[in-house]
Amino acid sequence: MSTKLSVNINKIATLRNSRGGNNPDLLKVALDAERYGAQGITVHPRPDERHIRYQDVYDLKKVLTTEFNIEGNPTEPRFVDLVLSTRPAQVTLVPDAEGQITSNHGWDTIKHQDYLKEIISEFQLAGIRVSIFVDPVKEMVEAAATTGTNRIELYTEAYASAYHAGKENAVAPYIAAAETALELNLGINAGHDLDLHNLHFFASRVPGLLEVSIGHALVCDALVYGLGNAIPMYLRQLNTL
Ligand SMILES: CC(=O)[C@@H](O)[C@H](O)COP(=O)(O)O
Ligand SMILES: NCC(=O)COP(=O)(O)O
Repeated sequence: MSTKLSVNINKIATLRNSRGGNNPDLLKVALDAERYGAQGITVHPRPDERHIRYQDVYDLKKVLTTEFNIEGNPTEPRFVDLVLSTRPAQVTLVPDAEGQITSNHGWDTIKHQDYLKEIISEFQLAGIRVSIFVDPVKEMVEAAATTGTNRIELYTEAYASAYHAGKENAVAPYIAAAETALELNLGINAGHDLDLHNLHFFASRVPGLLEVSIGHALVCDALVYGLGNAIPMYLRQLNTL
C-alpha cells in the first residue's frame, strides 16, 4: 500500500493575498502540483478568508483532476454549503475556532459524537468521503468510529515537535492510534508540520497510512528547490517514486 500525497496550497494563497493581485496564480500552482505528481490538493478555507477564499474553492473544483480535499469546521453554515455545492472527493472536519492561527487540536469525539454523526451523514449522503481530525488518543479514535466517519486524520504536530528529541517516542502514540483505527475499519490520514526530515519515518512506521496532507514545509522547500523538485522529494519519502 502506498501513501498518497495531498499538497496543501493555503500558503500559496497567503502569498497571493499579500499584494491583492493574482501572483502567484493559485490555480496554476495547483495544476502544476498535480503535474509534478501530487495525488491530491488540500485547502482549508477559514472564515476570515485570510488565505484560501471561498471563490478559490469553486474555481479549483472546476480544474483539478486529482483528489480534492477541503478542510474546515462544519459548525460554520457557510462552510457546509461550500462543501455540499462543490462536492470534493473528501471533506476533513477540523474543530478550529474562528481566527485561530493554525489548527491546534483534534475533535473531542466523545463530547461531540451526536453532532459529528449528523453532519458526517449529511456529507456522505452527498457522496463525499469524510475524515475527521483527531489527536492520537485511543478513546478519541474509538469514539470516532461510532460517528460513521470514513477516515480519521491524525494531527501530527506533537510528532513533528518531538521528532528530533526521540523519534521512537514521538511516533509511538500514532502507531497505537493507527492500530486501533485499523481494528475499527477506519481509514487513516495524517497531517500538520510533516516535512522532509520527519515524513519518511512516520510513513514507514504508522500502519495503514492512506494519505498525508502537507503544506507549510512543502511550500517552504519549494522556495529553495522549486515546486517541480520539492514534490518528487516528498513522494520519495513516501516511497511512491
Ligand atoms: C487541519 C490542519 O492540519 C492544518 O494544518 C491546516 O490545514 C493548516 O492550516 P493553516 O494553513 O491555516 O495553518
Ligand atoms: N491537514 C494538514 C495540512 O493540510 C497541512 O498542514 P501543514 O503541512 O501546513 O502543517
